[in-house]
Amino acid sequence: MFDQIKEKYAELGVDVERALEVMASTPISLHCWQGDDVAGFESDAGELGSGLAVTGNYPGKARTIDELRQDLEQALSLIPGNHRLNLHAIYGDFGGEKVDRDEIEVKHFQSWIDWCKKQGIGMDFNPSCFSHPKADDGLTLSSPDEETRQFWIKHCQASRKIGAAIGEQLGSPCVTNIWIPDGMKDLPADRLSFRRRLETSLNEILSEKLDPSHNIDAVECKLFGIGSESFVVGSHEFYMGYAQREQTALCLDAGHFHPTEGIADKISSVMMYVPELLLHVSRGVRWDSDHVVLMDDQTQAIMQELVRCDVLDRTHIGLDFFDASINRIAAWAIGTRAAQKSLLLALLEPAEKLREAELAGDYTTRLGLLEINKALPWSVVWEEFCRRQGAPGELELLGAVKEYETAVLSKR
Ligand SMILES: C[C@H](O)[C@H](O)[C@@H](O)C(=O)CO
Ligand SMILES: [Mn+2]
Repeated sequence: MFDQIKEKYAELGVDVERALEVMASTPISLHCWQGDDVAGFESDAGELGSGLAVTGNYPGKARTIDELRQDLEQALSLIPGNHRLNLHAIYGDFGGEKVDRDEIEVKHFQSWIDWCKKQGIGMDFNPSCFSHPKADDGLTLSSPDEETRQFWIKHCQASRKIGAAIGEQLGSPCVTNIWIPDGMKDLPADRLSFRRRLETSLNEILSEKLDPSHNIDAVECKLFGIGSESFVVGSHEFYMGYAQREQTALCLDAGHFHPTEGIADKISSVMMYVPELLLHVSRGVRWDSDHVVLMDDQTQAIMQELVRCDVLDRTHIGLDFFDASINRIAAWAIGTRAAQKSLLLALLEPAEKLREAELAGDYTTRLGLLEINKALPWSVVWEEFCRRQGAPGELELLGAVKEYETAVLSKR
C-alpha cells in the first residue's frame, strides 16, 4: 500500500522518501513543564504565578526528577523521530538545597545533561523569571527597583552560561530562550521607561559573547497575560526590533497574540530579518490557555510556512502547552505528534505545481491542488514513518498510554 501511495504522490511531483528524511531529521523540543504542571524542583517552590495558570488535577503527575525523566522517556518512546528536551531553570537538580535563581550553576543541571546524553538527544534551556517572590509585582528585567532588576539579570546571565555548557557537552547548540512576564494590569503612565530598562537589561545579559555552536539566544514576546492585560513590556514590536538589531533568534509563541491572530503569516517576514526562529507551538483557546496542540488549521499553516519558505534549517521547533486535566504523557505524545503530522502534510504538498499555478495566475489550480492534497492518503505515509522509527501507529497510541498509566502513574 505504501509503495502505491508513494507513486500517487510522485504523479504530483512529491518525493515521499525525501519527506520522510526531513521528518526524521527535524527534532521537536519537548517542554519538561507539561510533565508536572510547571512546578519544578526548587526546595521552596511556591505557587505558579506571573500570569501562568494550569487547570486540572489528573492523577499521576511527576513529583521528582526521576519520575519526570521516567515519564519523558515514555513520552519519547511514543513519538517517532529523535527529539530534544526543553528545560526550565526551576527544574534543576538542587538536591533539596535552597539555590536561589541568581545562584544557579552548570552543576545543578549536570544530571539533566547526562540524562540527555544517555538518551542521545539535544537540550534547550530557559531562565525562569516567574513564580518567585522577586517577580510578585509582575516586574523582573524591566523593574524600576535596581536590586530586583540585577537579580534577574544575574539569573539570565547564569542561564546563558548553563545553555553554553549544555550545547558544548551535547555537541548540539542549546537554544536559551528568555521570556519575562513584565507588564501591568492597568494602563501604565510611562511605557517607554519600562522598555528602555528591559533593553538595558538584555544588553547586559547578552554582553558576554558565547560560542553560537554552543548557545543560541532567543527572546519571546507576548501580547497580554493574566495580570498584564493592559501592557506587556516585551511586546512583539519590542522583541522584533531587538532580535533584528542584535541578530538573536526570535521566539514566536502561537498563544501570545490576539486570539484570532496566527503566527504562520509572520514567518516569511521575520525570517527576512532575524537569523533564526524559535517556535513555541501551542493552542490558545480564547486566551493563551496553552491547550495541547492539535493538527488544526493554525498548526498546519505554521508548518506549511516553514516548508514553503525553506526555513526549517533556521527554525527550532519547541512546544508550549500544559494541560493537567488529561494524562500528561498522552498530552506530550498527542501534541508532539500533531505538530509532526502537520509538518508531514506540509512536506507532502505539491510545492512545485502550487508555485507554477500561482505564478501563472491560475488560482483555480492552486486552490484545487490544496484540497486534493488533503484528500490523498497522507496518513499511510505517517504510519510508515512511525513504523520505521519504532513508534506506535495512531491506533496503538492510546493503548500504550493506558498501559503506562496502569503500570506506573496509578501507583504514584
Ligand atoms: C512556561 C512558559 O510557558 C514559558 O516560559 C513561556 O514560553 C510562555 O509562553 C509564557 O506565557
Ligand atoms: Mn512560550
